[in-house]
Amino acid sequence: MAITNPRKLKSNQQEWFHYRTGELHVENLCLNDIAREVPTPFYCYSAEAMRWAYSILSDALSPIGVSICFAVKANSNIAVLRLLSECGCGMDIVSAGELERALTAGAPASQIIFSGVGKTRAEIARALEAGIHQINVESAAEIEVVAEVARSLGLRATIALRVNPDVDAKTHAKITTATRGSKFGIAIDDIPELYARAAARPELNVQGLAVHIGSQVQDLSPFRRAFAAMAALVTALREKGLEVPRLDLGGGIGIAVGDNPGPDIAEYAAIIAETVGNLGCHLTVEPGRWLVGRAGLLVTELLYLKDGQDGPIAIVDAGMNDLVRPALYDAKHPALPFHQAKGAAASPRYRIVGPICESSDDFGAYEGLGELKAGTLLAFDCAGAYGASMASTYNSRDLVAEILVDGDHFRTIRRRQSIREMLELEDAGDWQSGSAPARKAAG
Ligand SMILES: Cc1ncc(COP(=O)(O)O)c(C=O)c1O
Ligand SMILES: N[C@@H](CCCC[NH3+])C(=O)O
Repeated sequence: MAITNPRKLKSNQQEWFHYRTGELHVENLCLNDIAREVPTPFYCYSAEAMRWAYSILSDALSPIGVSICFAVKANSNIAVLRLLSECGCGMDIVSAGELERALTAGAPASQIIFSGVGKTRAEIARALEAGIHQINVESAAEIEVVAEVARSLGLRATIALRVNPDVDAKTHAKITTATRGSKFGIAIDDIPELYARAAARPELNVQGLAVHIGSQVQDLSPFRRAFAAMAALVTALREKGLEVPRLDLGGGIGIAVGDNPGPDIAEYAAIIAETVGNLGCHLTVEPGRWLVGRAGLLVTELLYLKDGQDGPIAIVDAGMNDLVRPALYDAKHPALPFHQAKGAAASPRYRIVGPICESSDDFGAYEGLGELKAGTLLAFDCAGAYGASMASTYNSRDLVAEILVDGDHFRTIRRRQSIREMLELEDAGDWQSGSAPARKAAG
């Protein structure tokens, strides 16, 4: 069976986000009831959708011995991290801040991988002291720094080298990470020499290789090419007498959005088994979007309608500071009306835009939403990944609340610092004396 849509219950095919008597529901709750309690805009997540996505991936990958580490950057909310950690999921972090979040959420340090191209000495030290599973190192210079920091702490750093295999993930250029010239990873041809050098250092425990080709990958063939290249590299390293016990295959598996059916998880698992399944390596993947992307909505209210050159423009209260993906990657997040309207298909084509003073604050053109008017509530779909975690306070707007629905209940899982609170902090800094060199006395 093709498994493409992490939003159906196994038993009764009910969707997590669905219409009941014409009204949009999240699990067992009507979104209208939530919106009466929580001011818009807000993110709304389904706990069951996240648990379900984890179970689908884990059911497909654990029989072939693959561990899962959630890419925290996709959704760093502590409640979300705790939920996934309770499912047995490890964490893939890219900063000391994400490390603190993962540990606070209860993730064991032994299940944490540290990725990222620009780790600071302080971040590396914190990760080593916490005793995390592995640091994925991305350059020759970083190998040196990790070794120095480990020596200074009297510790041995467990590392993997991140490989750039020069494979095009066939996704948006801005989320492609493994083509030649990318800032990520170490060119595959440079790996054998660097691996041997690193393995000879007493401060380093070199455990293997990592790769991550890009994000929202729909066509699975780039994964096959990248993983096959990794298998050949593992074999070549072993032929030189080097040990390669671990292989981290990165994240990137895409989700279904709109009419696009999304990749098939069973096929993804088969590609892993066929390419790297027989190497005897401990395998890990680092999905972010697949675990949470379809589990979240961004709820917004229509503020104003105005006539545009190509039809009506609907101005909503959510903007690119809340959900930057349309502005950054031309991403289209389907819009779900709170009320299913009769004859909606014949309704006008609206361009939906946010309130931010940027022309790129534009969610795109939408059809079939019914007649919109001021006060209409809508939800942007597939906003659980890289939504709240990429939000900013641009235009001095508060960061919006995040709500988690679990069955019949919901709770606010992040009501973030308001602009008023930030103002108090910003205003509190004292002047310090500088250390400018003293001027020579004249004469
Ligand atoms: C190193 C690494 N691992 C994992 C991920 C997660 O990617 P995705 O959310 O597409 O699964 C990313 C982000 O692209 C990444 O840079
Ligand atoms: N932020 C991107 C994904 C890139 C993830 C980090 N490498 C998105 O929203 O699609």
